[in-house]
Amino acid sequence: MANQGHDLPLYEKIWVKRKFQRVIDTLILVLLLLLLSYRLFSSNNFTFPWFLAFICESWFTFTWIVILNTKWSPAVTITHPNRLLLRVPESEFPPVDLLVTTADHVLEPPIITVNTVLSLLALDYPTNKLACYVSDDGCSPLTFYALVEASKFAKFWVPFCKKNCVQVRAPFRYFSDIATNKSEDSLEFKQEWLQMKDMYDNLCQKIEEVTGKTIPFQLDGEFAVFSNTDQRNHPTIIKVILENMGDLLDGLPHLIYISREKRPQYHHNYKAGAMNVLTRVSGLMTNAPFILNVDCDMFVNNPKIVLHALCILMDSQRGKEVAFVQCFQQFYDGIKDDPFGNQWMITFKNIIMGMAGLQGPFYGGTNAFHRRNAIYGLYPDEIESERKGKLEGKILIEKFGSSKEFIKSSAQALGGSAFSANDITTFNFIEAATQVSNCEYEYDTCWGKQMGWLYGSISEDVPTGLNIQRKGWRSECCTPDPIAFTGCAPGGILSTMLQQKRWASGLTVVFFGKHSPITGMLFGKTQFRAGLSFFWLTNWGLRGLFLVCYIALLAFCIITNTNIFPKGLGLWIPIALFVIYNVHTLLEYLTIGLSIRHWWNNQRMCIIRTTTASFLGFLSAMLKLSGISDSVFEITDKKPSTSGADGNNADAGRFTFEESPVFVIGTTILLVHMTAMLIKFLGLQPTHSGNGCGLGESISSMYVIVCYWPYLKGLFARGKYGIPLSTICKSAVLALVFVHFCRSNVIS
Ligand SMILES: O=c1ccn([C@@H]2O[C@H](COP(=O)(O)OP(=O)(O)O[C@H]3O[C@H](CO)[C@@H](O)[C@H](O)[C@H]3O)[C@@H](O)[C@H]2O)c(=O)[nH]1
Ligand SMILES: [Mn+2]
Repeated sequence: MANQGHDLPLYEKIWVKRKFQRVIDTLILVLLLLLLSYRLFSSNNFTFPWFLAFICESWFTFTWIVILNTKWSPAVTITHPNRLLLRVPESEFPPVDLLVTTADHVLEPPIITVNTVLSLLALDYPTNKLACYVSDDGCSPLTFYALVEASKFAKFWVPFCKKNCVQVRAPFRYFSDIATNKSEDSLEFKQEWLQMKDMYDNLCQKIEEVTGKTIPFQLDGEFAVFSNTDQRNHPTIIKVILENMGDLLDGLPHLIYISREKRPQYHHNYKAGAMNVLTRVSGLMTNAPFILNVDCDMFVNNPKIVLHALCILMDSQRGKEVAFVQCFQQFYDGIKDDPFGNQWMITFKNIIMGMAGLQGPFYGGTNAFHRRNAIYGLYPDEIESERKGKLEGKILIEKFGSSKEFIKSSAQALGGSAFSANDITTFNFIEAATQVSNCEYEYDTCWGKQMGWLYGSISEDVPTGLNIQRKGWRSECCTPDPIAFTGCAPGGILSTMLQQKRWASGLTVVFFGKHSPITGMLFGKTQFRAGLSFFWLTNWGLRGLFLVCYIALLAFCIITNTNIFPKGLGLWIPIALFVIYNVHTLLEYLTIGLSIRHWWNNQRMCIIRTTTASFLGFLSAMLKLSGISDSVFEITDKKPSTSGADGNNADAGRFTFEESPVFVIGTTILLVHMTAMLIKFLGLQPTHSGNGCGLGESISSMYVIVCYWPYLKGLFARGKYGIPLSTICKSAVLALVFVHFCRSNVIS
C-alpha cells in the first residue's frame, strides 16, 4: 500500500498548444520588420525625426521579439500531493520556515499582517514542522501587540479551521463570505461559527482600539523595549510569541517577532535587508531546508499549498534542479474590469506561463518557496556531490558572518545532513538571533552581494531570482486549485503608479547592473531563451523612455507639419500593425473570459503607465546610477479603501488625482497632444515644400488622447477627481516649452 505509485512523478509539466497565436505573433513581427526596412530603404528623407522613429521602432521590434520568444512555448505544472502523502510518512515531512515582512503600521495596518499570519499558522501541514517569523521594519509596538493578541485567537482558530476543513483561513475573508454559514450546516457548527466570529470581532476591536490612538498604550512589561525607539534608530527586538514546546503535532507553530536593528548611519536595504535577517534568524532556530516568503498582505488561500510546492521541490527527478517555486500573485476584491491595470491576468497567461516553459518564472518577491541552500549560494550540482570546500569554517565565516551558532547552522544546512534544529534554547536563541540581526553583522560578508536577497535595487526580488538562475537553477510555477495565495492590489491610480515607478526604477538598475540577464547569459548558466525572456522584466523602465520619445515625436510632427509615417501604400504597414495587434490582444482577452472593457482598460493603462510611471522610474534609476540621488522603496498602501473596494461601488475604478510628478508627466503629454491637434485643426501648421504631416500622425495623436481620456476628464473635474491646479500649471509650462521648441525648429 505504502509503495503505491512509487515511480510516478510528484509533478508533471504540460506544454500548452498555441499554434494560432504563434502565427499571428509572427505576422506582427514580420510587419514590424517591414516597417523598419521601409524606413531604411525608402527614398524618403533621412531627417532627424525619421532617424528617431527608426531607433524607437527598432526598440519596439526588439521588445516584440522578447515577448514572442517568451510566449512561444508555455507550460503549466500539475502537482500530485496525494502521491506525496502516500510516499512520505507525515513524520518525515521536512520543516518549512514561513517568513513574513511588514514595514509600516499605517500603510500596512496590523490587522492585515495578523490575517496573513493566522492563515499561515493554520496551514494543512504538521504544526511542529512550521515556524513563522515576522519581520517588522516599522518597529511598531502595535504590530507586536496585534500579533500577541492574534496568537491567543489562533489557539481556537487553527483547530476550528482544521476540524471544519475551512478553505480560506484568513478570518477577515472567511467571515466576509456569506456562503460560509449555510442553512444546511449542523447546529453545532453554527454555534462554533458564531463563537469564532465573536472572538474575531473581539480581536479586531482590540487592535482597532490601540491603533486609533496617538499614544496607544503604556509601554511597560513586554512592551518596554519599544519605549524610546524610532523607526530608523533602535536596537534589535526579538520576541518569541508562540513556541511549540513539546514538538506537538496538533499544537501551534512557533511564532517569532523580529524588528532588526536600525541605525541612521547604516543603510537598511529595505525588504532585502529584512529578508536576510529573517533567513539568518530562522536558520538559528529551525533551519528548515525550505522557506516560504510572503508579503504581509498575501494570505494563504489554499491551505494545502505547502504540499503542492513540496511535490515540486521533493520530486526525485527534476525537482532537484528547482531552486524556488513561485505562486503567481493574484488578488482578492479586484475592481471590476481592472481599471488601473494592476491585476495582471493576461501577463500570467502569456509571460509567466511562457517563462515556465523555459528556465522557469522570475522570482516575484512573495508567494515563493525557496530551497535554503540556493539562498545560501549553492549551485544545483553541489546539492548531491562535492561541497566540502564550502563547509570549511574560515570560508563560512567570510561568507556568512561571524556568529558561531549561525555558522554551525549554515554548515548543517549546506551539508544537507540534519534538518534538525540546533541545540538552541529560547535563551541562547535570543542572544544569537540578536547578533545576526544587528546592523554591522553583514559588514564584509557575502549577504546581499552574492547570496541571500540582493541589495542595490528597490526591486530586490528580480536580481535575487536572476542570481539564482544564473547558477543553473530552474524555477517552477505552482498553480493549484484553489489559488495558492491572494493579496490586495493597489486600490487607486496613485498607489498603482508609485508601485510601477518603483519597479521600473529598480528594474532599470538591474538591467545596467551585474545581475542583468545579459551577464547571466554570457557568464552564467542562464539559458539563452530564458535570459531573453527576462528582458521583458528588466526593460520595464527603458520602455518608458522609448515610448515617451515616440509620443513626443508624433506631436512634433503635427506641430511642425512633418511626418514619420510612410505615405500612400506604405501607410498600410503601420495601419495593419495597429489593427492586427489590437484584434489579436482582444481575442486573447476574450478567450480567457475577460471582457472588452477589461481589454481596453489594460491597453490604455499600458500606454499611461509606460509613459508616466515607467518613464519616471527610468529617470530615477538614471539619477541613482549616476550617483546623484538614491531611490527609495515607497511602500504600497494596503489600507482598505474607504470608497469600498468591493468593485460594485461606482467610484471604485475612477481616477483620483493628487499632487505627484507621475500626474505632471501624464497631463503634459495630454496637453501637448491637444495643442498639436488644435494647431492642425486651426490650420496653424507651417507650410513648407517638404513632406507634410499626414493621416498616420493624426490618428496616432488621437489615439494618445483617447488613452488619456481619464486625464482629460480630470482636467475639468473638481475635488479628488480633478487634476490639481498646480499640476495643470506645471504641465502647461512644460507643454509650452515643448511646443515652443518644436516651433523654433521648424524645418522650412
Ligand atoms: O523597508 C521595507 C520596505 C518594504 N518591506 C516589505 O516589502 C513587502 C513588499 O512591499 P509592498 O509595498 O507591498 O510592495 P509591492 O509593490 O506590493 O511588492 C512587490 O514588489 C516588491 C519589489 O519592489 C517585492 O518585494 C514584493 O514582494 C512584490 O509583491 C511588504 O511586505 C513590506 O512590508 C520591508 O519589509 N521593508
Ligand atoms: Mn504588495
